[in-house]
Amino acid sequence: MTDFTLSDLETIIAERMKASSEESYTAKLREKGVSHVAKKLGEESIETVIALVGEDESRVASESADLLYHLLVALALRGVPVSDVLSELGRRTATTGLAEKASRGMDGTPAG
Ligand SMILES: N=c1c2ncn([C@@H]3O[C@H](COP(=O)(O)OP(=O)(O)OP(=O)(O)O)[C@@H](O)[C@H]3O)c2ncn1[C@@H]1O[C@H](COP(=O)(O)O)[C@@H](O)[C@H]1O
Repeated sequence: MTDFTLSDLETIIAERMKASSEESYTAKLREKGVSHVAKKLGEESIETVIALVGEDESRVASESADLLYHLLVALALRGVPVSDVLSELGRRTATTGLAEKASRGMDGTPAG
Protein backbone atom coordinates (compact mmCIF):
# COMPACT_ATOMS: atom_id res chain seq x y z
CA MET A 1 0.00 0.00 0.00
CA THR A 2 1.27 3.48 -0.88
CA ASP A 3 -0.11 6.99 -0.75
CA PHE A 4 1.69 7.93 -4.00
CA THR A 5 -0.85 9.27 -6.52
CA LEU A 6 -1.05 9.96 -10.26
CA SER A 7 -1.26 13.62 -9.26
CA ASP A 8 2.13 13.28 -7.49
CA LEU A 9 3.60 11.73 -10.66
CA GLU A 10 2.08 14.51 -12.80
CA THR A 11 3.78 17.11 -10.56
CA ILE A 12 7.15 15.29 -10.77
CA ILE A 13 6.88 15.02 -14.57
CA ALA A 14 6.10 18.76 -14.92
CA GLU A 15 9.15 19.55 -12.77
CA ARG A 16 11.54 17.14 -14.51
CA MET A 17 10.54 18.42 -17.97
CA LYS A 18 12.46 21.59 -17.03
CA ALA A 19 15.68 19.61 -16.40
CA SER A 20 18.35 18.89 -19.01
CA SER A 21 17.92 15.76 -21.15
CA GLU A 22 21.31 14.49 -19.90
CA GLU A 23 20.05 14.24 -16.33
CA SER A 24 16.38 13.40 -16.84
CA TYR A 25 14.61 10.71 -18.91
CA THR A 26 11.43 12.84 -18.75
CA ALA A 27 13.29 15.81 -20.24
CA LYS A 28 14.71 13.50 -22.94
CA LEU A 29 11.15 12.47 -23.86
CA ARG A 30 10.06 16.14 -23.93
CA GLU A 31 12.94 16.91 -26.30
CA LYS A 32 12.00 14.01 -28.61
CA GLY A 33 8.39 15.19 -28.79
CA VAL A 34 4.88 13.84 -28.65
CA SER A 35 5.18 11.50 -31.68
CA HIS A 36 8.13 9.70 -30.08
CA VAL A 37 6.29 9.45 -26.74
CA ALA A 38 3.17 8.15 -28.52
CA LYS A 39 5.32 5.42 -30.10
CA LYS A 40 6.81 4.56 -26.69
CA LEU A 41 3.28 4.42 -25.27
CA GLY A 42 2.37 1.86 -27.95
CA GLU A 43 5.42 -0.25 -27.05
CA GLU A 44 4.65 -0.05 -23.33
CA SER A 45 1.02 -1.06 -24.06
CA ILE A 46 2.20 -4.18 -25.87
CA GLU A 47 4.63 -5.03 -23.04
CA THR A 48 1.76 -4.66 -20.57
CA VAL A 49 -0.46 -6.95 -22.66
CA ILE A 50 2.33 -9.57 -22.82
CA ALA A 51 2.72 -9.37 -19.02
CA LEU A 52 -1.06 -9.62 -18.50
CA VAL A 53 -1.39 -12.85 -20.45
CA GLY A 54 1.84 -14.64 -19.48
CA GLU A 55 3.82 -13.11 -16.65
CA ASP A 56 3.54 -12.85 -12.89
CA GLU A 57 1.71 -10.10 -10.96
CA SER A 58 4.88 -8.12 -10.19
CA ARG A 59 5.71 -7.93 -13.93
CA VAL A 60 2.11 -6.81 -14.62
CA ALA A 61 2.49 -4.05 -12.01
CA SER A 62 5.92 -3.02 -13.36
CA GLU A 63 4.81 -2.84 -17.01
CA SER A 64 1.61 -1.02 -15.97
CA ALA A 65 3.77 1.55 -14.14
CA ASP A 66 5.84 2.11 -17.34
CA LEU A 67 2.57 2.49 -19.28
CA LEU A 68 1.06 5.02 -16.86
CA TYR A 69 4.30 7.03 -16.69
CA HIS A 70 4.52 7.33 -20.49
CA LEU A 71 0.79 8.17 -20.70
CA LEU A 72 1.25 10.99 -18.18
CA VAL A 73 4.26 12.32 -20.12
CA ALA A 74 2.18 12.25 -23.34
CA LEU A 75 -0.71 14.05 -21.61
CA ALA A 76 1.68 16.69 -20.27
CA LEU A 77 3.13 17.26 -23.75
CA ARG A 78 -0.40 17.68 -25.15
CA GLY A 79 -1.38 20.01 -22.26
CA VAL A 80 -4.10 17.70 -20.94
CA PRO A 81 -4.17 17.63 -17.11
CA VAL A 82 -4.78 14.31 -15.35
CA SER A 83 -7.76 16.00 -13.65
CA ASP A 84 -9.45 16.24 -17.09
CA VAL A 85 -9.08 12.48 -17.51
CA LEU A 86 -10.43 11.83 -14.00
CA SER A 87 -13.32 14.25 -14.62
CA GLU A 88 -14.21 12.32 -17.76
CA LEU A 89 -14.15 9.03 -15.81
CA GLY A 90 -16.26 10.66 -13.09
CA ARG A 91 -18.80 11.89 -15.67
CA ARG A 92 -19.20 8.32 -16.92
CA THR A 93 -20.12 7.09 -13.45
CA ALA A 94 -22.51 10.01 -12.85
CA THR A 95 -25.33 8.35 -14.77
CA THR A 96 -25.10 5.19 -12.66
CA GLY A 97 -24.48 6.85 -9.27
CA LEU A 98 -21.62 4.38 -8.73
CA ALA A 99 -19.06 7.12 -7.87
CA GLU A 100 -21.02 8.08 -4.77
CA LYS A 101 -21.47 4.42 -3.86
CA ALA A 102 -17.71 3.80 -4.29
CA SER A 103 -16.81 6.65 -1.92
CA ARG A 104 -19.35 5.33 0.61
CA GLY A 105 -18.35 1.68 0.15
CA MET A 106 -20.28 -0.40 -2.40
CA ASP A 107 -22.56 -1.80 0.30
CA GLY A 108 -23.61 1.73 1.25
CA THR A 109 -21.52 2.08 4.43
CA PRO A 110 -19.06 5.03 4.58
CA ALA A 111 -15.53 3.99 3.35
CA GLY A 112 -12.47 4.11 5.64
N1 LIG B 1 7.99 6.59 -13.43
C1 LIG B 1 8.98 6.80 -14.13
C2 LIG B 1 9.38 5.87 -15.14
N2 LIG B 1 8.84 4.69 -15.55
C3 LIG B 1 9.64 4.27 -16.54
N3 LIG B 1 10.66 5.11 -16.76
C4 LIG B 1 11.78 5.00 -17.70
O1 LIG B 1 11.27 4.60 -18.94
C5 LIG B 1 12.32 3.98 -19.66
C6 LIG B 1 11.73 2.84 -20.39
O2 LIG B 1 12.72 1.94 -20.73
P1 LIG B 1 12.95 1.51 -22.22
O3 LIG B 1 14.00 0.47 -22.18
O4 LIG B 1 11.65 1.18 -22.88
O5 LIG B 1 13.47 2.85 -22.92
P2 LIG B 1 14.95 3.31 -23.13
O6 LIG B 1 15.62 2.33 -24.03
O7 LIG B 1 15.62 3.59 -21.80
O8 LIG B 1 14.72 4.71 -23.86
P3 LIG B 1 14.13 5.01 -25.30
O9 LIG B 1 15.27 5.60 -26.08
O10 LIG B 1 13.56 3.75 -25.91
O11 LIG B 1 13.08 6.06 -25.07
C7 LIG B 1 13.41 3.57 -18.65
O12 LIG B 1 14.55 4.39 -18.85
C8 LIG B 1 12.74 3.87 -17.31
O13 LIG B 1 13.63 4.34 -16.31
C9 LIG B 1 10.53 6.15 -15.91
N4 LIG B 1 11.25 7.27 -15.75
C10 LIG B 1 10.87 8.15 -14.79
N5 LIG B 1 9.77 7.94 -13.99
C11 LIG B 1 9.38 8.95 -12.97
O14 LIG B 1 9.84 10.20 -13.36
C12 LIG B 1 10.67 10.74 -12.32
C13 LIG B 1 11.74 11.63 -12.92
O15 LIG B 1 12.63 10.84 -13.68
P4 LIG B 1 13.77 11.60 -14.49
O16 LIG B 1 13.06 12.44 -15.51
O17 LIG B 1 14.61 10.53 -15.14
O18 LIG B 1 14.52 12.43 -13.51
C14 LIG B 1 11.21 9.55 -11.55
O19 LIG B 1 11.55 9.91 -10.24
C15 LIG B 1 9.99 8.66 -11.58
O20 LIG B 1 9.06 9.10 -10.59
